Amino acid sequence: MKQFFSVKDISSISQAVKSALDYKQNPYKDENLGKHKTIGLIFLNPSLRTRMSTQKAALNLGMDILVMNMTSDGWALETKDGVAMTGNTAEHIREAAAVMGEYCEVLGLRSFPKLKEAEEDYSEEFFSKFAAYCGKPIISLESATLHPLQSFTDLITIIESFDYQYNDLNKQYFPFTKKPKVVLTWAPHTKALPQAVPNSFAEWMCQAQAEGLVDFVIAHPEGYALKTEFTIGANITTNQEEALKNADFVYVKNWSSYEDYGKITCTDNSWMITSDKLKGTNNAKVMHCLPVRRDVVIASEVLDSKQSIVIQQAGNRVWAAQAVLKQILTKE
Ligand SMILES: NCCC[C@H](NC(=O)CCC(=O)O)C(=O)O
Ligand SMILES: NC(=O)OP(=O)(O)O
Repeated sequence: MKQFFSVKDISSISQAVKSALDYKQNPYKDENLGKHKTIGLIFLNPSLRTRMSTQKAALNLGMDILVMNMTSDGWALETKDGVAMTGNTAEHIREAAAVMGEYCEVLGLRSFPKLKEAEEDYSEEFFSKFAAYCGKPIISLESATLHPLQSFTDLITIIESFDYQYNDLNKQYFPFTKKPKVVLTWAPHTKALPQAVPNSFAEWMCQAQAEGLVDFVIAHPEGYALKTEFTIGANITTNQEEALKNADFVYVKNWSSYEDYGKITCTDNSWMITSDKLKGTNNAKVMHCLPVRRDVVIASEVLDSKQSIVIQQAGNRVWAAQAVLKQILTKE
């Protein structure tokens, strides 16, 4: 693997999950795989989980790690070509990325969207240019439109929390008794947030559904449809109560509108996930990528209940990152 940007970069989601869960059982089984190899983690935005779990994964593989927080510690980067740099940007992405490529065998990059122009964010200009100019394998640590390490983790968490078996012959997981119903539901928030997490979760769940692993439903208010390329095959509704009926997993996330790009067009707080709302579910497990605003997105009573698996989910970030790094280091 040379790039981990989307589910399309994984040849088998089942085998990737198996590899991650093997690391969870035995974190140090490849402790020398990354010896004398350096990963550079480049952040243009804040991070707790992605930063720490990817460092932990790299440490488990014996790698060296450099972390760079560009906005506080680096030079402001220019991305446009053919302009005289007379403004606030001190360094061009061409030089900056190429230099980081000199220091590292693998790079990870976090670059959130600006949420001003859909076309600009969805072109993924920053990620693509960085990938091209650094000349090294690159892992998305959440780009403008996708968060693949998160969604890979989410699939791992669903598979380990439900009745799945792994068939060694065809190297595929399969649901032993029935497929779980997985519901992605929009929830309220005070800020306009990216669509990266829901786009990515939808992309991975649509792939899982196509492989017979889950039934996938998305619930959101009018005006919050995700870009259709990420939701092919999903059952989409604006009726949250209907969607939650018999759900086995409820994945909660706010996102800003794609249609009215980057705007908050719904402030209906009744979309918050409460214990009452979970009554119609199949004692569903509740998931969120974190950070989560308590009693805005999800009620505290839910986050503090046994139904919440958000901490287990965040813990699994290590094994997702380790499985991805393995594929990069072994050039699988
Ligand atoms: N990396 C996980 C999610 C990051 C981001 N959340 C946030 O920015 C929350 C900010 C706040 O609550 O102020 C998002 O939704 O895409
Ligand atoms: N879920 C997630 O990516 O968390 P951080 O933004 O803290 O890395």
